[in-house]
Amino acid sequence: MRMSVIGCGYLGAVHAAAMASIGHDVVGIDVDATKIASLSVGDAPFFEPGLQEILTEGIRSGRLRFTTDMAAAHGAAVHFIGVGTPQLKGGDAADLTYVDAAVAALLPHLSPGDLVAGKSTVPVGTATRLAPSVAERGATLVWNPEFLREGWAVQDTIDPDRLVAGVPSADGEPTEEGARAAAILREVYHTAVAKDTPFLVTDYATAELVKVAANAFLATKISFINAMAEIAEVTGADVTQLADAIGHDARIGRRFLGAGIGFGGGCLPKDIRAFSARAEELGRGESVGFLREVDAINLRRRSRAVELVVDALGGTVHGKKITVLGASFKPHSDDIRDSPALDVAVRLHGLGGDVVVTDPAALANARRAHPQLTYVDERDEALGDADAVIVVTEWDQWRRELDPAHAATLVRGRVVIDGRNCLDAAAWRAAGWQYFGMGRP
Ligand SMILES: NC(=O)C1=CN([C@@H]2O[C@H](COP(=O)(O)OP(=O)(O)OC[C@H]3O[C@@H](n4cnc5c(N)ncnc54)[C@H](O)[C@@H]3O)[C@@H](O)[C@H]2O)C=CC1
Ligand SMILES: O=C(O)[C@H]1O[C@H](OP(=O)(O)OP(=O)(O)OC[C@H]2O[C@@H](n3ccc(=O)[nH]c3=O)[C@H](O)[C@@H]2O)[C@H](O)[C@@H](O)[C@@H]1O
Repeated sequence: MRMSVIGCGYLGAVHAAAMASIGHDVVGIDVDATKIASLSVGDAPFFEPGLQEILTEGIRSGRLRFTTDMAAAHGAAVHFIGVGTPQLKGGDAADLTYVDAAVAALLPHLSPGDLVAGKSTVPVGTATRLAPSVAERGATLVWNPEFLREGWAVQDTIDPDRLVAGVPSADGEPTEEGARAAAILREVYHTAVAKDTPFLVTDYATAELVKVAANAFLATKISFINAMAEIAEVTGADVTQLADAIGHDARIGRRFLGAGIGFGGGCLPKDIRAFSARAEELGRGESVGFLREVDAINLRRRSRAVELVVDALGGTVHGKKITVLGASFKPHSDDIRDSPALDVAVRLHGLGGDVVVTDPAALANARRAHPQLTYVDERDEALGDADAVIVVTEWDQWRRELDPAHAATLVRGRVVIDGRNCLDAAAWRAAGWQYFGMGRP
């Protein structure tokens, strides 16, 4: 099937290449000429395991191409909207200018019978607002939210846990137009449908809310365990063992109970704030009031990590060398959007620390965003003469591959703050380190 993907960032580039990899004929369209130039020659403009391979194969096969020209969308049967919905500057709501601009630019190139499939995360009510302009062109709007995780984006796109299609509906049932739209989406995702992946057809509002509810729940789960870490810190408990113990309850589950410096990235932080703002617009602010606490708990973890470093160094970091292990917001990504790792690094630098950052993938992005910090590519060089080391992104290069005895030969002070509770505390202590976890004794 011929399709266009409007917006080729972290979501759209993967979506375009993945759709080509399952046999569709795809044109990726973006206003960012630099990004398009890179994608067009098969160079992934960001770090995402597996993307390079499917990008290269898509272009080689002729099924995948990229352009800045929106007219190239003409003739596609399905048009995916994957543009950004960042937090509004100075507010909490989602900035929909990119979505509105992308839809407006696409309209002249739609043909009757086309599908426009929104994938961006939007406030509930957006699809209902956009549908009439799409319908005027004889096309149908659906909302098809995306649940991929960065670092796992290719597999999550090709083999998702579930597919959700918000289609034109009346009295809780798809209209004839809605049923037709759902059938087309089943064809789009034919490989997942063939594997009996749950395919939920619903109305616009439910589809939009499913997405924000999923992210709100994930963020809440993380802040819950971080709240337990705050209690553990004053009771001598071990929050990682607590997470193991409650995680054995199938109703709770161990995943996303990782206490540490908390969540960041281009989505969870903005999505809980946008959800709160939208709920307040709807007069239901109190229904999701707890999300303000989720946000507050999350941000307190970053401050706590900085405090741990300052305390471990006797009350000041002034003139002390601090090696920061990690810059991306999570491993297997070069994304530094609202990265807790970089937030902590910048704060330590602001307190007078001589901060050296290393990361396997995100240094170029970090250097552009925070030129005031020092960046070193090689891990052991970054560790040289450190007075303290803080782990802020749990890359395997230190989580699994850094031997504490070896690290001890490189540093000036054997002080490690484990901002992701990912190190073996006993092993590091046995190697002579002062080990400080976050909610661990
Ligand atoms: N990054 C992720 O893991 C996921 C993101 N999402 C959602 O997907 C949306 C996109 O997120 P990302 O890909 O991370 O953002 P991004 O910022 O990496 O990519 C957005 C792209 O849209 C392009 N763009 C903006 N206006 C445009 C226009 N009028 N026409 C064509 N292209 C335009 C930008 O140049 C940029 O390349 C957001 O709503 C996000 O919440 C949803 C699930 C996963
Ligand atoms: O809407 C989105 O963009 C996506 O947001 C998240 O995916 P992502 O942001 O890529 O990364 P996660 O794996 O969810 O991690 C988010 C943040 O939470 C942190 N985290 C995660 C797990 C945990 O136990 N503790 C914890 O602090 C990570 O370090 C990271 O900073 C959701 O997991 C995806 O389903 C969703 O599609």
